[in-house]
Amino acid sequence: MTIQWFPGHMTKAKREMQENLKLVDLVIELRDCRIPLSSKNPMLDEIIQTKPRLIVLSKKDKGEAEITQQWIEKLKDDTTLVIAADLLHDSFVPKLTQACKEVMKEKIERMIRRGIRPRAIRAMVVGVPNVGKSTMINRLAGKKIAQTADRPGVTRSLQWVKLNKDVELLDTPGVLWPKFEDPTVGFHLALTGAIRDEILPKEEVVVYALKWLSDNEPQRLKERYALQNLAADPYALLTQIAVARKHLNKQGEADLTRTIDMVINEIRNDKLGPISWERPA
Ligand SMILES: Nc1nc2c(ncn2[C@@H]2O[C@H](COP(=O)(O)OP(=O)(O)OP(=O)(O)O)[C@@H](O)[C@H]2O)c(=O)[nH]1
Repeated sequence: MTIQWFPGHMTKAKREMQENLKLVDLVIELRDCRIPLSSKNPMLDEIIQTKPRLIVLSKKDKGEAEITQQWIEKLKDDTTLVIAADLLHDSFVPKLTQACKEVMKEKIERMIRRGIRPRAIRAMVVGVPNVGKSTMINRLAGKKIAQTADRPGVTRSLQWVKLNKDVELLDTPGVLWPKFEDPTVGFHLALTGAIRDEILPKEEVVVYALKWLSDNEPQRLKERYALQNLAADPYALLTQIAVARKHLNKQGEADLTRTIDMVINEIRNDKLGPISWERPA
């Protein structure tokens, strides 16, 4: 499997992000709640270093509530707070404001002790493509403003989205590519629609998904495709699904290409229910 990671592109994105980081007190890192490990950029820690961080697990509506809650507990530490949100529907200004203040609590108290009146907390949103950065900024701004930062040659003056007197967000999110030398990371990104279909063979993605579902959520597969038993071999299982859905060619043989497309679309559109592909150990 050959996957490009565009090192040149990353260097530029990293440099721009480092410039913007100087302007903010806090980083809001978005990760997909279904794949909080695979949707983490491995360079981010190095880039933001000790800057306080709030992790927002996005697409809460598409993940399993219990697992997301477990991730919230698992990922938080002394300097990092974690919250989850359905960025399309939740009205999360109060929750986000509260979380930002909580992360910055010590610094704010220190300023007050020194007699400095704290100004609004300035934050920037960062995350891998498709994780919900623009959606979040646009919802918080109440209008469409966020553009992705990865377009070459687009230089804009920076603007701040004022949430309230306590928090302001930089209107330009920081985009960092996921790194997927580990094939599982690539499969997770593909199953959640985070990378284009051309990047990984759909067949490999579906084989991975069927094996994972057979091991972890067999009942969902049985119910969705009206199967009594699940074949152990993923291709035999695909054939079972093809037959159940009457995906047959003129010779009456299973049309696996059609079935592969159907399964991947059904997974992405939550037809098998919300699925958290990564679960805390
Ligand atoms: N169901 C659901 N969909 C979401 C949520 N947040 C974002 N989306 C959808 O995810 C897709 C990607 O969202 P964007 O806001 O464009 O993501 P981005 O991180 O700005 O992506 P890039 O511009 O590629 O960097 C869009 O179709 C959104 O509608 C969420 O919380 N729940």
